Amino acid sequence: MSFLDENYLLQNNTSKMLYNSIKDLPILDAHNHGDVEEIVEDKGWDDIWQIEGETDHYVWELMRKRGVPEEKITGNASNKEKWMALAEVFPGFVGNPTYEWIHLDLNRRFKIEDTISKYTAEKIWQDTSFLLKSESMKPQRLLKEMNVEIMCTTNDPTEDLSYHEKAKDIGGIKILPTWRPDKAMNIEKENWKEFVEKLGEITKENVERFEEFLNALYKTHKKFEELGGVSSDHGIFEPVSYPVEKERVQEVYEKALSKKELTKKEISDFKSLLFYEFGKMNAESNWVMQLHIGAMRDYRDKLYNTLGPDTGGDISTSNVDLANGLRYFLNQFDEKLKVVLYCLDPSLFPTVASIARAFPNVSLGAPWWFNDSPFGMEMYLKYIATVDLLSDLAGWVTDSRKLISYGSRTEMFRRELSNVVGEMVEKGQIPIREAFDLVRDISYFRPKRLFFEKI
Ligand SMILES: O=C[C@H](O)[C@@H](O)[C@@H](O)[C@H](O)C(=O)O
Repeated sequence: MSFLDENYLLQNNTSKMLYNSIKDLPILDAHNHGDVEEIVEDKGWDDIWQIEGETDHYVWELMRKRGVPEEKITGNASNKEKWMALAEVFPGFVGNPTYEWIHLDLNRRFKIEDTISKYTAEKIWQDTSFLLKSESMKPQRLLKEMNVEIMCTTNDPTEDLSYHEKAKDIGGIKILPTWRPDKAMNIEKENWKEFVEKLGEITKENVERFEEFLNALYKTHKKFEELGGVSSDHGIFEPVSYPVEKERVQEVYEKALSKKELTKKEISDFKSLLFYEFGKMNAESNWVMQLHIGAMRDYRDKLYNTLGPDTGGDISTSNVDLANGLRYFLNQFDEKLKVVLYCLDPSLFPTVASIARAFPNVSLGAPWWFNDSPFGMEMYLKYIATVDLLSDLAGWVTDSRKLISYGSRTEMFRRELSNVVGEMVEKGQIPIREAFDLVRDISYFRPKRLFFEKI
C-alpha cells in the first residue's frame, strides 16, 4: 500500500467493495463553518496558504507545536512565508489527520502527488497558484466537483444572512444556516450584553425584559427557518437542565444587564431555562438540535487574550457531568425532539452511546474534532455499534473551516467507515448485504431522513 492510494485505510477486500459503493454519494454536511460570501462571490483564491492555512486553527496549533513563530501563522508575514514555514515543518505532522487531509486536498483536487516538505514547498506553491487561476478551482465549481448536495453553516442568530439568501440561486447545491445561539446562552461571558443589545436592534424587541429577549430569539429562529434552516447548533461545555421559573430568570437577566456579578446558581438557572426554551423552539419547527458537548474552550490564555476564540488552545476533558446535566432536558423532550449528541472526550463515549440507546429520539453525531481521525473514528464507530445502533448515526459532518477540505474529510470518514464495517463482515459479524445497506445509509440516506426530509 502506498501513501493515500486507492486502498488508503481499507484493510480488506470487503472494505474496498463497501467504499466503492459509497465513495461517489453526494455529500450532506449538517455542520460546518463555511464562508457563504466566499461561495456566492465565487472569486476563488490566489494561493495555497489561503485555502489550507488561513482559516484553519488545526494547522495553526500544529505549526506552533513545531516552533513556527506566530508571525508566520496568524501574524503579518506574507502568505508565501507562511506556506514555506508550514511546508518546512509539515513532515512533523505525520500521524495527525491534518497531514492526511491536506495531502488528500493536493492529490484529489490539484492532482499533485508531491509530499509536502521544504524541498517541494516552492514547486507546490507555484503549481497550486497556477492551478487556482482556472475556473474549475473556484468555490462553486469545487463544491460541485466534490458532489456537495447540502451544506449547513453554523451561524449566530444576529448574523446577517443575506449571502444565504443569495446562495439560493446557486444551482445544484443548498446552503442552509444553522441557528447557533451560544452567545445568548453564555450570560457569564464579557460580550453577552453586547449580544443582547444587537439582538434587540435587529429584531426591534425591547430586550430590557427577559420575555422580549426570548421573543427576539424566537424571531431569529423563524428567520433561519425561512432560509431553509433545519437544525440548531449548541456548543455547551457541560449541559445543565432542571425546572426553573421564568420569574426567577427575569431577576437574573436584569441583574446581568446591569453588569452585576452573577452567582453560579444564577448562571445555571438562566442556562437551564434557555436550554429548555431552545428545545421548545426546535420541537415546534421539527428541527434537529445538535449538542456539541465537552469542549473546554480558550484553555490557553495567551492565545485567547491575543487572538480571541477559535484560534487553537481548546481542549477536551473527561470532567463533564453530561448524564446528570442532560437528564431533565431529555425527559422533557422524550420522543418530541430530534437530538444529536456530539461529545469531545472519548471517556464520554459510553455515556452518550447509552443515552442514545435509551432515547429513540436521540442519535449520535459524527466523530467530533479530536475524534475526527482514522483512529478516533474507528474507536467511536465500534463503540456505537456495540452500545447504540451504528445505523442510527446522524451521518457525517465536515465541521470544516475551509471549503477545499470538504471532499477530503468526507473521503477519510467514508473510508474508515468502510474499513470498520468491512472488518466486521470478515469477522462474520455482519452479512454482506446488510453491510452495503449500512454504509450507504450512514453516508447519505440516514442524514437525508433525519435533517433534510423536508428538502
Ligand atoms: O473541528 C473543530 C471545530 O471547528 C471547532 O473549532 C468548533 O468550532 C466546533 O466544531 C464547534 O462548532 O463548536
